[in-house]
Amino acid sequence: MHPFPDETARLAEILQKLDAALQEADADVERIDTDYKNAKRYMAQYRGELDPHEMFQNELLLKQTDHTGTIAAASRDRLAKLKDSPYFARIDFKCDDGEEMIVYIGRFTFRCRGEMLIYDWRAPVSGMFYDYETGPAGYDAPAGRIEGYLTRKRQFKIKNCIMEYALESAANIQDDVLQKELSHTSDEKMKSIISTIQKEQNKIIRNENTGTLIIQGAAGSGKTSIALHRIAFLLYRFKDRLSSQNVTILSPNKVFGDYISNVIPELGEEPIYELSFSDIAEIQLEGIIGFEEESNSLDVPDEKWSRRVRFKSTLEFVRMLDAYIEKLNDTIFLPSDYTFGPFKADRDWIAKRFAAYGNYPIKQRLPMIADDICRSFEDDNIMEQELPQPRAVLKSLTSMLAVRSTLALYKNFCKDSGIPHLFVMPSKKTLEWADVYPFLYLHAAFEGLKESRITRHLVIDEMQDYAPIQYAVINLLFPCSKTILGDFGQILNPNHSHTLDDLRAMYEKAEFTELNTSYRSTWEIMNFAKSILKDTKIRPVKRHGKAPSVIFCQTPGEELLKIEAEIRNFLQGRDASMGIILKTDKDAEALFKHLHPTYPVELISPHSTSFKNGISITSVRMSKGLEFDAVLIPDAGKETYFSEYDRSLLYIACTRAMHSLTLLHTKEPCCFLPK
Ligand SMILES: Nc1ncnc2c1ncn2[C@@H]1O[C@H](COP(=O)(O)OP(=O)(O)OP(=O)(O)O)[C@@H](O)[C@H]1O
Repeated sequence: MHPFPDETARLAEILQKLDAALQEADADVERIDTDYKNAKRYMAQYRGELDPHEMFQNELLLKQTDHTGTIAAASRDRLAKLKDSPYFARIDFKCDDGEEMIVYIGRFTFRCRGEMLIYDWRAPVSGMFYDYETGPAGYDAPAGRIEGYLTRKRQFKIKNCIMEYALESAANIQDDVLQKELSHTSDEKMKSIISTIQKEQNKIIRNENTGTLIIQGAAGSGKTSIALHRIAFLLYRFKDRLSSQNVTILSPNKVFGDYISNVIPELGEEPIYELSFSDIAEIQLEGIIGFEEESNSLDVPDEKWSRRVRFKSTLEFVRMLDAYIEKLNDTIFLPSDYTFGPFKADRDWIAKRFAAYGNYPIKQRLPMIADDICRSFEDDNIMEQELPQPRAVLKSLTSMLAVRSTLALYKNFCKDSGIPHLFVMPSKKTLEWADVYPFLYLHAAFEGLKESRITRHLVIDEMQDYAPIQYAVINLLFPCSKTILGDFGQILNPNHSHTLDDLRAMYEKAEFTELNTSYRSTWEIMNFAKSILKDTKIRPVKRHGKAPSVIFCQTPGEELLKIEAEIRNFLQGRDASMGIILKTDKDAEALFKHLHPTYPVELISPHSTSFKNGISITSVRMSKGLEFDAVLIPDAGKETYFSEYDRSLLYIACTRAMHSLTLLHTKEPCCFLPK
């Protein structure tokens, strides 16, 4: 029992009001549904008899009813969600002008008969809960800054309409609640953190900057959570100009996409469209050229291939392409005089027109010049003679191009830049992954990309995994504000040599923040993982648990027995998820084949599309962004993790663990591990 009987009474009262509101909302939805069905039936019945005007009126009415129905259903769903857990905090605020407010904060606003009973966590006044302890406080209301004093702060956990706890703001209550939240076993999907958002996180979530924001955050610092909460905040703050359809998330793979897919709907917003870099390439290159998917660099031990990837992953490479594109204006189009009977457009004039359309991709300029030529011939055509068709003019202009296709252009670029050996096609009409984005960049300059202006905010997660050239293309495709987040301590690709500074150089005007407190793992796990990295600013959150164990096995056979023992342990215990993380996708698949179907294990491979609780066997690459109650890392010896990149891989693997971490090795232990 908690010490605040007044809060129990208040909860009962709110639940009652929510119940009534929910009933009303249910009735509304039902009524609108009946109206809709009736209108539809009426139209079907009298289709032939209604005059067009009446038909049109009815169709409009139907559309409106449908729209009202959608809004009513959304509002009912929100009320149903609120009923389960109406609010998580209360703040009492005394404004400097003497007015006193008691503010209950929950997932959504709840107003009843004109009275504000629950404030949305995103409302300006709610911000004080995250930003201030009791004492002087203030917030930015629509009408201007309001200063005052927070006299009380309470936190609640209400689940299934029952108050599990209530705490009053003596020192550190926020810490207690955070500890409680973090110590739970994992959920199948990422969940919202509105009741425990930390001050430094809140600053990012509520950042209204309309430009680009770059967040470098340690493993488990809540970057992904924050990015998703920021989307929900922006949708609330700018609801008149931004809707879910206007936001896109670029995420590394479908499993991760599935894992994070619940957060936004949980916060009451429509799901957000998710894309991967590969999806974008597929859309852009359809009918032009094929490409090989990105392969795990660790599975392709070919030094020449690595060299190609490495070269194309630098910022200098983008600069080379930029310089080449800059020169294209003078080199790609070699005009000659165009004549048709007595009519003539001379080469200098054509060249000037070509330059005048300099803002357009090269090939798009040609039809414009063809039109210009035809128009000028028409003006001169006093004798009304036969004139050429624009299509014929275009054909002649096209023949003045030094190259005809982006592929030829790309080959030319490689030749001109002295790197023809760095372009290899794995098969006919197929690009290597490392060539896909450079190709698209040139394609943008030569033919133009398929653009859509619908996205007004783009979120890029795992920023460290993408090469500068990928950003260069993204900037062309999405010229909107961006939230870019990731961790340069978690670099996956040994052939990517770009740095955080390179990324920041590409977004000179972007705001930059760092998050160093890590919330996911226990203090023991995070300290262990931290010592794998050379220098890091990570601060583990003080939540204690078992120390990680590093276990030596005499033989691979013994290691396998140990893995099976760990699996049985997990199956008997109370944890919800266990990740068995191997270095490569191939290793993961081999272990999966060995254990399946004797044990209930799932393989997360690059082809997987969803994430489930239970036991997952996967590679470091595929485990990115995910988390498990328990993590087991087999083959954690010196022979597996030895290079500087392996250091980062091992760090990624260890930081997937929330509560327990075990590493196995058969030969010498890996030298990055703490002694
Ligand atoms: N303020 C918070 N309150 C409660 N839980 C939090 C908070 N911040 C982060 N977490 C939890 O910490 C875990 C890690 O969060 P998240 O996955 O967003 O971190 P990340 O920085 O993207 O991690 P990584 O880079 O390692 O994938 C999640 O379980 C998240 O719910």
